Amino acid sequence: MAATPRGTSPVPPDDRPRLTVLSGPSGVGKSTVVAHMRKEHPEVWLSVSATTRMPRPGEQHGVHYFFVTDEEMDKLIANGELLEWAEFAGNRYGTPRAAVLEHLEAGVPVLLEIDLQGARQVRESMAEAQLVFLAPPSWEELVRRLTGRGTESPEVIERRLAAARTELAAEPEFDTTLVNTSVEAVARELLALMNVV
Ligand SMILES: Nc1ncnc2c1ncn2[C@@H]1O[C@H](COP(=O)(O)OP(=O)(O)OP(=O)(O)O)[C@@H](O)[C@H]1O
Ligand SMILES: Nc1nc2c(ncn2[C@@H]2O[C@H](COP(=O)(O)O)[C@@H](O)[C@H]2O)c(=O)[nH]1
Repeated sequence: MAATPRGTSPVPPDDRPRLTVLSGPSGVGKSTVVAHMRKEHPEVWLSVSATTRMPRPGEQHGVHYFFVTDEEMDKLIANGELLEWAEFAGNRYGTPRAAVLEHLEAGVPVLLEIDLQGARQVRESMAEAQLVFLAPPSWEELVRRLTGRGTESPEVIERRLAAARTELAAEPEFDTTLVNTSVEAVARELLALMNVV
């Protein structure tokens, strides 16, 4: 499915890359799409978030997340080191501010993969950011993907699905919606939105 542009965020006056935010319900396929996209276009810089969540098998500190304690997260927040942060399904997540600003200044296309609450905060602080919503082909498919991933307990899956209902209802707040039917197609559309291809 083609991208649905709404064009509500202002475009920067020159051809500097815009900050792009990718959001969507847990399990819709954000990480899968981004990994696919960056395999061929490693020049897209993906922000590494801080989180209080425990690492899943195979996740590496500094690569997938900066895994921090509650106390460390408290400090990052208190020191204003996060561009945005949110509590999601029982854990806290936040985007380190300095690295994002440095990459944007250097003209590098920057991507954040964050939840709805974080996307709203970025919209407030950086009006030129483009907000992209990744939607599932159907509710049933979302449940299948989240459950099929096998990384969360049934209780956590329930919490994430409850959040998903709120996130799906907020889709009109985003500049563009992409439906994740095909990872390859969505990756291509995202690259085009970021002016990378
Ligand atoms: N287009 C697709 N078709 C079928 N399965 C997909 C598709 N995209 C992703 N998946 C599968 O869906 C599951 C969830 O994907 P992924 O972990 O990328 O989601 P996510 O949105 O990053 O989730 P979270 O927000 O919880 O981190 C994975 O098992 C992945 O392989
Ligand atoms: N507001 C933020 N949300 C973030 C950030 N990093 C990740 N996320 C989102 O959290 C949920 C759960 O992620 P998971 O890795 O535990 O499955 C998902 O929607 C992520 O996009 C962040 O820095 N800020």
